[in-house]
Amino acid sequence: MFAAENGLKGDPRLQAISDAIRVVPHFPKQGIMFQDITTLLLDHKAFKDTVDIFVDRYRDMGVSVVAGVEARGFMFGPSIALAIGAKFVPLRKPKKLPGEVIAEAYELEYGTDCLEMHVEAVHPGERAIVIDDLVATGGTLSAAIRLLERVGAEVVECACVIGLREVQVIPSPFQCFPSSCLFHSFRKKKVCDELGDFSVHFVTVGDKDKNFGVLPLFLERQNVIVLTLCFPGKVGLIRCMDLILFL
Ligand SMILES: O=P(O)(O)OC[C@H]1O[C@H](OP(=O)(O)OP(=O)(O)O)[C@H](O)[C@@H]1O
Ligand SMILES: Nc1ncnc2[nH]cnc12
Repeated sequence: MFAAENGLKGDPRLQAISDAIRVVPHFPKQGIMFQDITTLLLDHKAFKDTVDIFVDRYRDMGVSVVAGVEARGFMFGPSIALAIGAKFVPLRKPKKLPGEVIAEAYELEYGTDCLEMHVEAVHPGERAIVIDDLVATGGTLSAAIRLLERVGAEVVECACVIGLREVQVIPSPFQCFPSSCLFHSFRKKKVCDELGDFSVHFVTVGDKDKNFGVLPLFLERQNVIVLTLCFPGKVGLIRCMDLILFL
């Protein structure tokens, strides 16, 4: 889904949301540009607009599960769940949930971690979305997807407020696609043939450089590809795990 196609391009709400997110250099480690959404939460209008953008997208998609990633997915997920008539399922860090859990480990931009989910919270065949504040490497969202798919849920999409454009640039076969070609291929839905057996999974409304767009993200097992339309029309491609690049 692209901003231009869902009416978000030029939407004044996006700039206000972006402006409300504080960027803190070198937190929690040297070199990390920390995207602090707590300042967004202080701005009632920007906070509500953020939730509304997701609600508008998901209210008619037959979603019965909103899974929120601890901790910052808890700040957006429950409001979205209430508004679209879905249940909220917390995906928590280890040893926080008292019932029977399944767990998935993952790597982070700055470390490793693990998510757990109550097994009885989601039933086979349920349609789920995953909510978090931010996608960086995609490791967290990939772990969330694995948890939901292990109990038989269908993960319709993942949605984040912020998509980071960062990390390493590593040569890959995908570099042979010029960005415009990739973009147009995607728009014509041919890109899936060219990239193999991927399915659309992710939507996000912004990135750390304040260039708001919407990210469809393709998954192949644990590998993740993000195709993003960024203002003013630049397209980026990220393949996570061992490969991250921008066109
Ligand atoms: O795309 P990724 O590289 O996986 O990173 C994204 C994750 O990192 C942050 O959480 P963090 O793990 O720092 O935990 P916190 O919310 O508890 O601080 C963020 O809220 C996402 O959940
Ligand atoms: N740069 C960043 N800012 C905030 N949260 C993050 N999680 C991973 N990278 C992050």
